[in-house]
Amino acid sequence: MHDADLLHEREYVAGLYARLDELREEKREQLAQVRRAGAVGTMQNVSERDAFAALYEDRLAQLDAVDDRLVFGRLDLDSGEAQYIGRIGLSTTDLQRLMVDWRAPEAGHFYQATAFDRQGVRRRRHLILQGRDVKAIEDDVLDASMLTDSDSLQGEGALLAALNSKRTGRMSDIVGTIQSEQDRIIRSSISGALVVQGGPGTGKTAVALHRAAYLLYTHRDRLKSAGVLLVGPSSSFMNYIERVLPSLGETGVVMASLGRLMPGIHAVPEADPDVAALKGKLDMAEVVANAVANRQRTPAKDSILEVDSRKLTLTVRQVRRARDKARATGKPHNEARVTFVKILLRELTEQLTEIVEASNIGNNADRSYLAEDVRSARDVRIMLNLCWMPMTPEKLVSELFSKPAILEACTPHLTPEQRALLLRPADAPWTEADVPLLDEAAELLGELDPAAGRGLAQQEHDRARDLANAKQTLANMEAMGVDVLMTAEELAEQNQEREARLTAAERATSDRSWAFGHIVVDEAQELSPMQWRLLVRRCPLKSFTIVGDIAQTSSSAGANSWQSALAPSFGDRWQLEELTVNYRTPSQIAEAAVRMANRAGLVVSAPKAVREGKWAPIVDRVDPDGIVDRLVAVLPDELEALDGGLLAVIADGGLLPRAASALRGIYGHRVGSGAGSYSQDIVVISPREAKGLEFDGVVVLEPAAMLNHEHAKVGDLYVAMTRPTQRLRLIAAAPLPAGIER
Ligand SMILES: Nc1ncnc2c1ncn2[C@@H]1O[C@H](COP(=O)(O)OP(=O)(O)OP(=O)(O)O)[C@@H](O)[C@H]1O
Repeated sequence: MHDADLLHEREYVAGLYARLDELREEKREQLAQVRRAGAVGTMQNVSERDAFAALYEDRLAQLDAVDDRLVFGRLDLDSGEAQYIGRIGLSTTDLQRLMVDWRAPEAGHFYQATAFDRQGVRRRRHLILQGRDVKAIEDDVLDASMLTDSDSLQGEGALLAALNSKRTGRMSDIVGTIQSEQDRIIRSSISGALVVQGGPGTGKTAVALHRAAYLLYTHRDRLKSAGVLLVGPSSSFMNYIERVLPSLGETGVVMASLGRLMPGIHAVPEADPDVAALKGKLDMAEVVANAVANRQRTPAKDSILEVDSRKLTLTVRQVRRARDKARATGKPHNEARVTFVKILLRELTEQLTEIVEASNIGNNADRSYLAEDVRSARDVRIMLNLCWMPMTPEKLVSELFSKPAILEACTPHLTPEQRALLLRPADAPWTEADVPLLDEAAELLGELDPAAGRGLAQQEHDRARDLANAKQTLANMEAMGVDVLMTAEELAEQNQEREARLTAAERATSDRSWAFGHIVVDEAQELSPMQWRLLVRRCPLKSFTIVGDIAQTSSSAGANSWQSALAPSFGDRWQLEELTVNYRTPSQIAEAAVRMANRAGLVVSAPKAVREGKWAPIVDRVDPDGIVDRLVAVLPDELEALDGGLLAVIADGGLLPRAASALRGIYGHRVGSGAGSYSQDIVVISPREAKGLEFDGVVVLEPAAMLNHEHAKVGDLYVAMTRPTQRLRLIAAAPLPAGIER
């Protein structure tokens, strides 16, 4: 490395940080100004200032979030220009560009240019930062004429340095080292459904997150108001990835695990795989529809209803006709009920009017008074509810699974054994497999109070109002002498964006009918057909990024092929891209996992590992009751080899709690579950929980058990074996599954 070059880069990078600090200071000052102005003023101004302050706070948070590795690349172009690539765009006060946002089209060359296809790039330089200082530079010289004798690659490449670094229990971004096959996917078109298939460790999650950031940057107009939803398999996975988008300068993505897709419901995993499989099937949509129809009943015989001590008759025929008319409106159950009730109330009022007029010959009865009598009569209310009960999704689904008679009536296609699987107490907690059924029910039931339904027109109206408010805010702030340094349009635009972003996030948790502009689904192979149905409802444009690995499916309701998983929702309108390089697992370990999977009959895509790794998988054979003892015995060695890295013990069934309690007895609070954290460097988890996560070292307990139990999927052991970035150890009492050892 040339000292002069390094010195130059240090100076330049120091200048970038100085500019970042300046911008921060500017925002801080604006915020202080707004707050000072807040000491006086009317109520309306106070709320305007709050909105303003929140806007500056957001900007500040964004500028803070990009501090770490602010800049990571430089391109030297044929034009002689040098272009720095970083997390955000930066310019001087007189608008000279200092750094290009990695998502800008011209930054694409940083990831795509090769010696064969230079794209106008003579040299690509990686800047490796430590804190705010440039620790090293690494050049790819693409134009041979730039090579000099002293040019050579020094030190570890930026990519290998990133891959060899210790895991922290939280995923970090890869923006400085995105590889060209990944970049192509990140930058591909927003329209339609894009499926990204790739073996373990190929960067699918990383690509999905960077794509979300890229789409928000590139299609801000389209996405700012609708928002982007990112769906992952579990809350521990969501914790694992939660820091990546903010570090890319994006906070506008709504993240939800599969159990959190229905507002107000916090679902637990479905414990029984057979139940999950049954509830995930598409014919459950029919079952929910049956359950709704089941609440639109016709009485067996005509009924006598007492209204004001007069007797009215409600005939079966009347109920049936009103029901048919209400159904013909095509509205959801609760909204169509309005029609049903209106028809019958009118007919009953007519009947009552006739009776009253017959007994008061010559006098016209007061109709409005009679209508109220009918409406409020107890008999009438009970009867109307019996025939067409207003329903919440929770009540409908809860009764469907807790009342044997309803379940039987709604599931003519199921066997008694299958029904027995579905039956559960009314107070059982909601499970992830229930969520799509609740959503289906909500769709068919509609708003309980139809007036509360806010249509698209209302949303548009609200947005226009917010925009006008933002403009007014600006005018008022300026009138108060606050120096806002923005045009009215810019401010209005940004306030609206912030509003919209908050709205999208808030709506996602409070309004089921919110339509997102794009949805990114990770570990998508786990989704059941019913879960797909729900997600497509959340994005009617069907603009999706779907990432996963069919070979890693472990859910009994999950997919065996993308074709079969996607056909019901997308037909053949989806495009497949593949990732082919494994960045996580060293080849010695990855190859053992692939051999095992192949010998067990699982077809896996076997990506090429970029590193060989220091250690081959280690196998310990023990007596049947010696597994946990051996784990305890070898753990100090493992921890020492990992030198402060993160270790996962992956086990299934009864071994899991035994291992956890043995290790807690020795290591106390260092032992955690889920993704792990800075304070917990040992985690004990099941293969399902390990999905999508990674650790420096992994110890798998009794690998054969992950293949042999009733609901085992080869994918489980395959997932477990492909989690480590450095070391894999297997402790086995039963014979080792074929292929692990050569
Ligand atoms: N271009 C890259 N530069 C640096 N690190 C990378 C790159 N691509 C992937 N990685 C790293 O490789 C590891 C695996 O990535 P990721 O978790 O996205 O893979 P995945 O395909 O989702 O894996 P799995 O299917 O096993 O969950 C992560 O640590 C990620 O940061």
